[in-house]
Amino acid sequence: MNFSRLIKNCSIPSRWLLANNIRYQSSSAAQNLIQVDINEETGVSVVSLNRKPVNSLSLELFKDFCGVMDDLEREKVRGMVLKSSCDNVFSSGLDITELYPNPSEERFEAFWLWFQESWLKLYASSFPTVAFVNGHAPAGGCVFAISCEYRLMLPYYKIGLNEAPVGIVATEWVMNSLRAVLPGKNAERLLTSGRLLDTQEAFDIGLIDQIVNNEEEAMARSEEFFATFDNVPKLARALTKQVYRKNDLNQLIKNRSSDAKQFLNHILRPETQKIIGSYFKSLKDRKKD
Ligand SMILES: CCCCC/C=C\C/C=C\CC/C=C/CC(=O)SCCNC(=O)CCNC(=O)[C@H](O)C(C)(C)COP(=O)(O)OP(=O)(O)OC[C@H]1O[C@@H](n2cnc3c(N)ncnc32)[C@H](O)[C@@H]1OP(=O)(O)O
Repeated sequence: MNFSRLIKNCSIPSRWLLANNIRYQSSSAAQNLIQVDINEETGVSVVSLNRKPVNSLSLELFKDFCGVMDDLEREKVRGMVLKSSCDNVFSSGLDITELYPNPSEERFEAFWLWFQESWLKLYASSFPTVAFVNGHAPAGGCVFAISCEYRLMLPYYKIGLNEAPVGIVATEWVMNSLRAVLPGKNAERLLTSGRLLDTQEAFDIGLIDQIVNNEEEAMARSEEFFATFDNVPKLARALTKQVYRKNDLNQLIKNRSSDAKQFLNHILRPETQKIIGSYFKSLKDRKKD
């Protein structure tokens, strides 16, 4: 992967992104884990997460997402709307089968590095980004949403970072992305309680920007958001965003391999495996009730 393309013409040196020297290789073209639809008239790209049934985030999905982000940077799209093509779920977060039972070190490290990479590409994208949260967005699903610049959400779904209740501490770059969206005390409360908020609650505290009732409305609101930048030179907009987000980006860029190692150690601890295992079992059992 050519990381220097990631932050084009930007003041964040691309050498920082080369730290792990990982390469993009489309892993799953046949599975079509990400669908991309570019509207030639408006220049807006609609990117749909498409890993049925609940868009759990796997290594292959992260790799494909990074490839798509590279393509959109190359195409110089006017804006991106990120949504789901699964019914009722935006994304159910990290694929728990990547974490349990006892993943191999090699697979987990690759998984985590591509998760980081996806976040870096989304958080630092030169084009404006909207998350259309058209379903539940717990944990890693919420991370995707808060990494975009603007959030629209359908009613009656849940969003939040529910790591703490299952004994897990969200990593610092995730906390930083939340802090960038919510005023400090609300961000801390959301993280420490691990509560999933319904759409109205999420709107009331500012986690999402607008509630929309259907996809048509979401596309119209996205268009309005993108139009606010029509008279701003693209490069100035991109650099302003990237410099504004630079501290958050640097926190991860400087610590990528230690962040991966730290989470590998955490995930492989027998206590953590036990917690994740019983959480996963409870998810499966819920269906039987
Ligand atoms: C828990 C360990 C976390 C370890 C994290 C480590 C570090 C944290 C650091 C950084 C922060 C960012 C990372 C966050 C961590 C995560 O994202 S972990 C994943 C957390 N996700 C959840 O808690 C959501 C779990 N899912 C649900 O609540 C529901 O599935 C849903 C999304 C609300 C949808 O409900 P619905 O009724 O429509 O569907 P089902 O529940 O029947 O699910 C269908 C099918 O899919 C399986 N499944 C659901 N979610 C996941 C998942 N995340 N990974 C793998 N598989 C999943 C579910 O078990 C069903 O399977 P089936 O019974 O075999 O059909």
